[in-house]
Amino acid sequence: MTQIDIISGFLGAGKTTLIKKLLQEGFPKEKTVLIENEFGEIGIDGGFLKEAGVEIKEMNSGCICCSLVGDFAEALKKCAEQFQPDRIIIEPSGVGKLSDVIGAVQGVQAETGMELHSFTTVADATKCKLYMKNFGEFFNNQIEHANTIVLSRTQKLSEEKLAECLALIREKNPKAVVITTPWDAVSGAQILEAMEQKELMEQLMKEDDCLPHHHDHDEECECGHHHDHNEECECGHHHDHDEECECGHHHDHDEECECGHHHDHDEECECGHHHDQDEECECGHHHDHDEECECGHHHDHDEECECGHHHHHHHHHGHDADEVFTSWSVQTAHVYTEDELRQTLNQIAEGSVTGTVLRAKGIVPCTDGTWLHFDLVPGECEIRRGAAAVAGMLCVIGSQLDETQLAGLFHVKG
Ligand SMILES: Nc1nc2c(ncn2[C@@H]2O[C@H](COP(=O)(O)OP(=O)(O)OP(=O)(O)O)[C@@H](O)[C@H]2O)c(=O)[nH]1
Repeated sequence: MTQIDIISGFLGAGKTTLIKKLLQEGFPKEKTVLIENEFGEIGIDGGFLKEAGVEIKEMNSGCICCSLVGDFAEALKKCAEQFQPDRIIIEPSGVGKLSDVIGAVQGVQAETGMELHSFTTVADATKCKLYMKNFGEFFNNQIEHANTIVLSRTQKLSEEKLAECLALIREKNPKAVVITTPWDAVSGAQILEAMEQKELMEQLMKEDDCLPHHHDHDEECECGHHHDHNEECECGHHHDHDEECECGHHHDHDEECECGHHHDHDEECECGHHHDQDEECECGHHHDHDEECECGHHHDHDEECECGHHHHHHHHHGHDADEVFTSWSVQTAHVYTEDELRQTLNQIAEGSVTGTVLRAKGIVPCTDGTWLHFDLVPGECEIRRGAAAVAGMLCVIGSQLDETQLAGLFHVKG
């Protein structure tokens, strides 16, 4: 039976890099098809993976869980018939909600005879806090619904900062297996094993660190330790009986639900989240206390949200990616010097353009006859020499972008 793995993650997290690693070191002998759903209209990653001999199906004219849902089922079926793969990897757009993608796959599982095998989220450890704060509706959803979370760029963080990031992740998802080792130090096979052996990993984590443990002030913890309410725990943390622990969990002296979330004493929704009766939930959704739509989500029936967007009743919770993010994708005939391109990217990476640039990537011709491939996330950019593309192309994704300014910076005419 073909198995389906979803590899999600925010813009520039490292999804494609992880997929490459898994293909080379995790399941090199399996027949794999990759379905990519990019937010920008131009598929730029495809080329790299085609070199690795993988069949790629790009679905870039919408979102697989919304406008492409019918096409998505069709694409899955076609893949199965045409290639009879062992595995289909789905790489949703960086601003896709993992819960929606899981829902879309589950919806077509029966008719395609495939099995949803794992749902992994790649998260940039250096930007967790920033993304949770500014783009939590999308970022948190990807964290909350993953069964494995692979942190990227952990080699750039101090032990303290990594612990801080882990705590933020644990607060959103206490159950997932979280991989914190820099990718150079682990093989794709090890990552795959973690993605597939959740129970074993959970067991190991219980033995090894205190993060997933609940510390009541008077009971034996399920980890087998006793945590008094006034002493330093042997894990090195102090666990007061009424505060948020620095591990990101709230350790109340009264209760913790077995789902791992903390629920205030008034209500619990069947979806497993806690919803105060009138607030925006920290999951980014707004949950009114009166109705629930048959899709299982709650939707206000016709109001303008405070954020200024109108949320239609028929639609799934919160915002669509295209209400929050914009993408500017162009083909260009401009031939760049490496210095010129670096200068443009540095200006963008340092935030000196209008709006927020979250991601830029492209393949453009260079004056020396080679081709330049570039990748940019906030604060970081990389230029490599690589294969020629059929045309120069570039894509910038962010919010409130000034396209005229971007066109000027990239020397794109018209
Ligand atoms: N140093 C370092 N760089 C990384 C790591 N993971 C990803 N990168 C770099 O980050 C950039 C983005 O990586 P991708 O794998 O393309 O990210 P993505 O999640 O597929 O990005 P989208 O195209 O936005 O969906 C590339 O330049 C990678 O080389 C990591 O763990 N360490």
